[in-house]
Amino acid sequence: MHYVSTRGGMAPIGFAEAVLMGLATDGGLLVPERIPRVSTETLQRWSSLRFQDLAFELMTLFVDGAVPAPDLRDLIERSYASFAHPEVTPVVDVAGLRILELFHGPTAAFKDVALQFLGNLFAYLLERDGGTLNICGATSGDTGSAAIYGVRGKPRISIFMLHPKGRVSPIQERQMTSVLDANVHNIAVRGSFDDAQRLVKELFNDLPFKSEFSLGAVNSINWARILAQMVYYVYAWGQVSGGDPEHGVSFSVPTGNFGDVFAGYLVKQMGVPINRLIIATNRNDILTRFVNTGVYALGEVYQTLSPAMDIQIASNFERYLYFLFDGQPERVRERLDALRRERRLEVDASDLARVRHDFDAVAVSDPETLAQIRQTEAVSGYILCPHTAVGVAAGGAREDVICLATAHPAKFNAAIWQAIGRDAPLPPPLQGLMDLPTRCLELEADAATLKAHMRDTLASV
Ligand SMILES: Cc1ncc(COP(=O)(O)O)c(C=O)c1O
Ligand SMILES: N[C@@H](CCOP(=O)(O)O)C(=O)O
Repeated sequence: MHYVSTRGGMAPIGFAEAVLMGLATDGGLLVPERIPRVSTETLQRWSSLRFQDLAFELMTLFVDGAVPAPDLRDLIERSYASFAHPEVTPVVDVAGLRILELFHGPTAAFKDVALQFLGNLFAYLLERDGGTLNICGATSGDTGSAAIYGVRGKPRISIFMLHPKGRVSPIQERQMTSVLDANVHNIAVRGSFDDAQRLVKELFNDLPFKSEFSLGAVNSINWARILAQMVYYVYAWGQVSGGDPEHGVSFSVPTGNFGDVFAGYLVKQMGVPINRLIIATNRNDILTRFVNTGVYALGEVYQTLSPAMDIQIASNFERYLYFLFDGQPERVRERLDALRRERRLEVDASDLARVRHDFDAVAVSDPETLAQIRQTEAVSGYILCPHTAVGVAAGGAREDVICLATAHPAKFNAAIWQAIGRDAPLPPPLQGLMDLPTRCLELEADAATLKAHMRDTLASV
């Protein structure tokens, strides 16, 4: 299996190179050259596998020998050993509503599913093939702590993690800034998540800088993130359907950077019986407007009660355009040029029909989010995190739906308090964080300043 750029300006590369490269050298995103279809028999067999064994089988199709099978198995087993639930990502019944709990990892958010694996994969590849990696990432709260946890203290790796100052929850901030390992560097950027993400892309697009400092990516621009996230869609389908190929399910997915729901889209393309993928957004509804009108138009970023989704520029949308346009990079480039020039891009009626063949989209306001948390708690005692509540409000009424629970509610207790007048109890990974010492630097949202900081920091170690 080879990987190509969505913008077509690169020769195909293998899995290991794609993982270490992060962003393609032409500024595009790396995608597999084809999506393998799986047979009904394979799906039936997969449906009874434990999570780790399913991960091995699914990933093998895309890793394609770049990591020998015993090593891949070992990486997977070690990555999910830190999860608190034996099923890793269980599907639970909440008063008739199916919830796919993705928050049993060490930082209590769905990012752990991919980032504990990616941290171990980076360490494995660097140890095997030599070299060092300086990770540069942007976070609206959850990617940061999961990535930091995944690589803290690991030899050959440093991490520079940018979060928008004052726009992540207090616990999320502490989860990152209380990690004092010498290879962890937290930066609070004066601006929004989009500013932080733009800075990261600017650094990756400065190819001499990228190569001099061996930059690595932990955001969902890294293909391995998407790959690891594909596993739980198949696992959840298997749990609910018992492997019956006639038993289709839909997924409601709280969406910001389009990474999570894009993983679901790929799984659907592989032949897993998925009826609808519901894109659930908060007031930052650029993706919902796209599905409903065919126009992807940038606006301003609003702060909401589901802050991890306060995003305008959904980085994986480019990967989706590539597949929507049947792998024609010139069409992707043409639309991205329009987006740069006019702050909007549009797809034609036939493409929009294809979008709607796979996706529904619903935007959920803060009052609706609070009402959903309140209502679910009232009927079941179960507390939804505000992002999960957006997904439940958007898709929970469908009979075939599985709602993705993307974070533990205690990460967002200000919103939980507003909804139900009490906090969600802190699970073990979140206890005691507010008493720990912290380290974090504040910087302007400026690429030159960030580069200088990385240069100085790396020169001093
Ligand atoms: C809790 C939570 N829910 C949902 C999302 C949105 O996921 P994605 O950016 O992959 O669409 C995020 C951030 O990515 C998140 O942290
Ligand atoms: N919501 C995310 C934003 C970054 O998204 P990613 O999936 O591209 O890493 C976060 O929690 O940081």
